[in-house]
Amino acid sequence: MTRVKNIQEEIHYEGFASIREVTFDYQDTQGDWHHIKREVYDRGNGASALLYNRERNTVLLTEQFRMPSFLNGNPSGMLIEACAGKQDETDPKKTILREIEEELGYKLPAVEKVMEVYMTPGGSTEIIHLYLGEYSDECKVNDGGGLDCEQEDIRVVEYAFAKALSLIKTGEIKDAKTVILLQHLQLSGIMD
Ligand SMILES: Nc1nc2c(ncn2[C@@H]2O[C@H](COP(=O)(O)OP(=O)(O)O[C@H]3O[C@H](CO)[C@@H](O)[C@H](O)[C@@H]3O)[C@@H](O)[C@H]2O)c(=O)[nH]1
Ligand SMILES: [Mg+2]
Repeated sequence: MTRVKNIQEEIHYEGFASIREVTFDYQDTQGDWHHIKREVYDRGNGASALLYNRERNTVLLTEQFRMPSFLNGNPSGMLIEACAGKQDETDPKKTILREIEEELGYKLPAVEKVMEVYMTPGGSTEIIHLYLGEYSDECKVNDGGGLDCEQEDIRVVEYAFAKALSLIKTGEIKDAKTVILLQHLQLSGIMD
């Protein structure tokens, strides 16, 4: 039996993303009902992939300006991130293969799904689908960097895997999906 009823949504803003005010009745674990109001940020879902090369013991990441991080304590606004994109297709695997080509310049034959995560479940609807993919020079098709028409200014950066892990400790990598993927790759033993 559902513990949520009488859901009413009011769109407060609709643009690239939307903000809805959602009111609903919620039954708590004691069985009591409460009338609750929540603001929900919706920019769709996303997909992200960490590319690794076992021979060179490297990973391929991006560096780009992220305004929200600049507004909240990141002096340069630059973030080191795994390749990622907004899910425009229904299949998140299609999204990530396209983003890998646009942002990193590699056409991969396959990626492996590792998990999906809600990044900010208290405020945002977004699920990000996470993948690992193996890259090699043979898969390189362009220089990456993202789409000019979307004003993307993305630098492709290759790090020794150990160096990338050390950047989590120093705080130079602090994007959640990237931390999860790097630690997942370490735990998987693929790079051992
Ligand atoms: N017009 C407009 N464009 C925007 C806005 N916000 C972002 N964009 C543009 O929309 C494009 C989105 O690029 P993607 O590569 O598809 O997405 P992303 O920004 O990398 O997002 C990925 O990472 C995010 C952060 O971890 C994730 O939140 C997201 O789901 C996705 O995985 C970029 O060109 C960006 O400049 C906006 O408010 N207005
Ligand atoms: Mg992106």
